[in-house]
Amino acid sequence: MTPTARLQAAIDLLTEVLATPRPADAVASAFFRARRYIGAKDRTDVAEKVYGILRRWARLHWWLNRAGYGGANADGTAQPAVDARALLIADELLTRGRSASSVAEHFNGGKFAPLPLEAHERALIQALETHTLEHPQQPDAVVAEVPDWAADTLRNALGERFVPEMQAMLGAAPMDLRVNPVKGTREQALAALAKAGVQAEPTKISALGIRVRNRFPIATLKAFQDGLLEIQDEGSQLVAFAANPQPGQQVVDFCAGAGGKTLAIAAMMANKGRVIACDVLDGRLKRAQERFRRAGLHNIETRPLKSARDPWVKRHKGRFDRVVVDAPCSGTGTWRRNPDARWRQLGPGLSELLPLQAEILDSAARLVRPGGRLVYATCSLLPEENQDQVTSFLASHPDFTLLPVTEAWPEGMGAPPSTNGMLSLSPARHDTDGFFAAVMVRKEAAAGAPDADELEAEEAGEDATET
Ligand SMILES: C[S@@+](CC[C@H](N)C(=O)[O-])C[C@H]1O[C@@H](n2cnc3c(N)ncnc32)[C@H](O)[C@@H]1O
Repeated sequence: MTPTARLQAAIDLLTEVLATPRPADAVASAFFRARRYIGAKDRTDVAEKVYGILRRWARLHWWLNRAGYGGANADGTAQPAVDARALLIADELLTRGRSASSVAEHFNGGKFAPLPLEAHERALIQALETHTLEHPQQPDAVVAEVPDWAADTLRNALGERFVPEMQAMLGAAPMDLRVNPVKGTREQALAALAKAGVQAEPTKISALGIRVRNRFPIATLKAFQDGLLEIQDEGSQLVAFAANPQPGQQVVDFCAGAGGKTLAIAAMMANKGRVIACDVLDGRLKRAQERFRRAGLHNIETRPLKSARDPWVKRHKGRFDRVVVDAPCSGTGTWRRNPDARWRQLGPGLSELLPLQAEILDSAARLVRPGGRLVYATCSLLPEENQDQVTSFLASHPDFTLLPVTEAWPEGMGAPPSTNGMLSLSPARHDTDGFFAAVMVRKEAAAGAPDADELEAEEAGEDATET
């Protein structure tokens, strides 16, 4: 492809991303699947242009607004809309340091080339041609690429670390792998990777993690196909360590989704005992089963739930040694992987998520046996979804106490970074996705004392003996 054709392909892809209410990576996969004629190098270049724009979104919009895009003129008429062409023009000039004439010459209307420039686009090129992406007047949330809905809470929570933490979120996430101990050791996995030409090293916190340093299609490796390796961010791997399930135990992964945590938990149990993978999306659980098979794990059952309060929960209350709640959340910790998630909220917002998280935690807690552990985790950096949920859960559930994550951790598996007894990871401090986990223990019941459910049922006039 010529540079001009690549530019047009990037305009086409970005236009689709902006018009499609699906995550950018899903739109990009479908885009390239439908254009198999685009070779690997061209594909990388086109994707990098588009992902770069998603990572520089707030700063590019700041410049475009300043240059008279996306608002209203003094006489009330609408300014030109910010579209894929305007974003690419701005990015080529401000980030890639292209000259005005070299940008303009791509827009020549030729075969596979962008259509000729409109008058307002020529004015845009003129307005931006001597500038670079950063400007001293940009507010900190623009510099840090943080959307309004998350800026205040993150600024309050992070204080002086707000801008550096958020800037650490701007790079691409590394590729991490988790070794499946049912299939082999980390040393064996590293040897298999080295043999295949993959540059890899052990991760710093997860004793089962491997960080890949060069681009490589990991899914083509025999070690991956044989189930020795799974793709999983180091932060996400640590949830299983926090749960520290033992072989032979009864465990529930309440929000199992695609099964990432389930796999790690079941493997730590060495295929002994039982993990029940629950989710309200049956399709996700069905897809996860293929991963369970590849990993050689036979101790997993799936259980679709109608809602957090599915009657199955009540029927199985007090039966499990470990209950893991990897709650639906804002995903603010995964912005490195999904840069568009900041700007295009495709799932529920915080006002829906916060009560849902509390409800899921409250319901799932019923499954924990006295002496058993409840693990609450999110891939969020927002205290409302993390520490605040744990604090309010503990306040309303006096039969649970916080177990410091350092005490919950398996022996011989290193030490987790701990903040007030909880695991709280961020890209700037740990070079992982933003991740949170807290472990709570259900107190052993005093002999003869009614449990919380029995009291609740008594109040509601129900028969609390139903199982
Ligand atoms: C963060 S994702 C889980 C990711 C998964 N644990 C993994 O590691 O691949 C949250 C999951 O919670 C599920 N969920 C949403 N509402 C739920 C509810 N009321 N009860 C159980 N699961 C729920 C979603 O379908 C989603 O799969």
